[in-house]
Amino acid sequence: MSTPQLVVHRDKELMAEAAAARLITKVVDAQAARGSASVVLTGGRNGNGLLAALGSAPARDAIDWSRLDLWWGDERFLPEGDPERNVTQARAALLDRVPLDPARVHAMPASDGPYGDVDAAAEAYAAELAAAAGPGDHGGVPTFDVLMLGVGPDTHVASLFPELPAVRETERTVVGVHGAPKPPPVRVSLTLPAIRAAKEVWLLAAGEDKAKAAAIALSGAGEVQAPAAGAYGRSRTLWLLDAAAASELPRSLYPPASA
Ligand SMILES: O=C1O[C@H](COP(=O)(O)O)[C@@H](O)[C@H](O)[C@H]1O
Repeated sequence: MSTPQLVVHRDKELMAEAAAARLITKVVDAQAARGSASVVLTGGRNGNGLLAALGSAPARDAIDWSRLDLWWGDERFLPEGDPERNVTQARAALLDRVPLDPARVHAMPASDGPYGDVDAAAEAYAAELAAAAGPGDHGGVPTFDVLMLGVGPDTHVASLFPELPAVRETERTVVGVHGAPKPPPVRVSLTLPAIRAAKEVWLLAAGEDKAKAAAIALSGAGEVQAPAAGAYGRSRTLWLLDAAAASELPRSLYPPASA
């Protein structure tokens, strides 16, 4: 487990631009070292903001887009192309405008796909992850260089909501989620064990409505009550916040440079 590090930016636009710049560096370094990079995308406003900023970043084409594997932390279980699907939003924000290898874009299954229900869809995604994992990888998933998570106002990350069974999962890497309090109620999500297999986990929180969630998750809450508290990476856990989302953090947590 890595101790969370915090970076607080002036506002959500700057946070998205800085996170995009940080992601470019990570991906370029991983591609230089291993030939490819693997990134897990998040849905939500902050995740899509980061993708849009990445699209406008001057250095965006330092990334070799054809050698980038993209996975998702969660998905709303809706028909292909539904505007509420995380992959649809990611395509609109950036993915349709960069030369990705379609075989490396690992979208989670849609509700009108080949799987009968969300649990079968989750199993299929777990199998896809397991097939991509090599002998040196951890926990039945490939090595994710960076796994990003938008933090919900209720402290949810991916589709792991407080107190629901999915956040208690200790064996499976992907689960079907039923009864999510945020629509739509049926979703597919990576579990905490899969998230914790990532090298780096970045939690994105911008906006006043994230302030309580950040304060709770970073103040020692349990992961069942505050799923964001259970999201950490093997070598790094980074909270990327804007000033509004950081406004309720205990002073002791506030990064020295921002104090
Ligand atoms: O529903 C979801 O919400 C969270 C957070 O979204 P936000 O709009 O409040 O930032 C997101 O992380 C998750 O991927 C998504 O499915």
